[in-house]
Amino acid sequence: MIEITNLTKRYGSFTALNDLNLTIEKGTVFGFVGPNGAGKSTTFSILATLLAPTSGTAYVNGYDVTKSPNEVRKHIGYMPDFFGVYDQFKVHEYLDFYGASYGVPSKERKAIIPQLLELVNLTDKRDAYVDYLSRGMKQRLCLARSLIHDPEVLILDEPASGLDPRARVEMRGILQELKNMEKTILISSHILPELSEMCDYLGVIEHGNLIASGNVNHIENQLQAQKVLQVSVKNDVEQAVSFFEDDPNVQQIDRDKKDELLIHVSYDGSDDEQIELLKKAVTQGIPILSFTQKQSNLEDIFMEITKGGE
Ligand SMILES: Nc1ncnc2c1ncn2[C@@H]1O[C@H](COP(=O)(O)OP(=O)(O)OP(=O)(O)O)[C@@H](O)[C@H]1O
Repeated sequence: MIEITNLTKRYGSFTALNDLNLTIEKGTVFGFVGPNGAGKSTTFSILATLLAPTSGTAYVNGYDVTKSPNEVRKHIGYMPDFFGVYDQFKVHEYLDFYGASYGVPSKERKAIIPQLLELVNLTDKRDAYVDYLSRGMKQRLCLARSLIHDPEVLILDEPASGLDPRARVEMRGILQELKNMEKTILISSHILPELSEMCDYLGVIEHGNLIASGNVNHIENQLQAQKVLQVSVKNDVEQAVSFFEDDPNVQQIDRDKKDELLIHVSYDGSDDEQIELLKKAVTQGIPILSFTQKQSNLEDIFMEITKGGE
């Protein structure tokens, strides 16, 4: 379990992370999404005990990251966004080296390394030099490295960055397996759909501020100021337009570019008011064929609110 309270990081007068509050329950997959420079790596580095916060606290499995860093490190596996590799090593030697650094006994290392290679689909690269691996393979090796001491919590900073679509799918499959193993996973990305598919909860961060958090539906509601109703009519679109224009909750009406009998109604009313609006339209004889609330595109909303990034 991770408990973050009023966590702040400043560099001089610049605030990289501003008063972050977050609780992540055991076994949860939490996605941290935000544009470049939002503060994702800063948060992860603090949790990984590599960076001291300016103020606030963060606990991992009950251990304070600043007061008990050694305990925290035993419980977390950290995959940084940039990682050095030791190219003189073969793949299995590399994992063995990291296992030894974590104090995993030799016998246990011998048992766990083949399992990890299997998990990250690198069994056939066991004797390859790390330097000769592709980027996707290196990233999977780095993930295996973060698992060598069987941590309960995984902190993965953009594990899919720079991967081609196929390698991304593979990475997602591996993360799914880790989720099935009931690891608590924190994962960051600046690509929202990538995270929304696999995470139980999401946090959207921008300029060091958490601007929304919760499950995907909750985030949509938090971020979406206005809903759009799509109304198609059998005929007489003008009658429909003037009917909807008269409703005080209607902000704007856009005609569809391709379908002249379809209109997009930007609507501010509650669900109950929306039901009344439809009843009234039918009563007044508007020839409605369909009346649907446009499925919000989370990516569009995200792009809109995080315009500009750095
Ligand atoms: N040592 C430092 N000194 C000054 N500013 C820093 C330092 N480290 C990070 N920053 C700034 O803090 C902000 C947050 O950086 P951070 O690396 O956490 O962003 P991020 O969300 O991980 O971005 P990215 O997706 O690009 O990795 C950025 O504006 C960055 O320039």
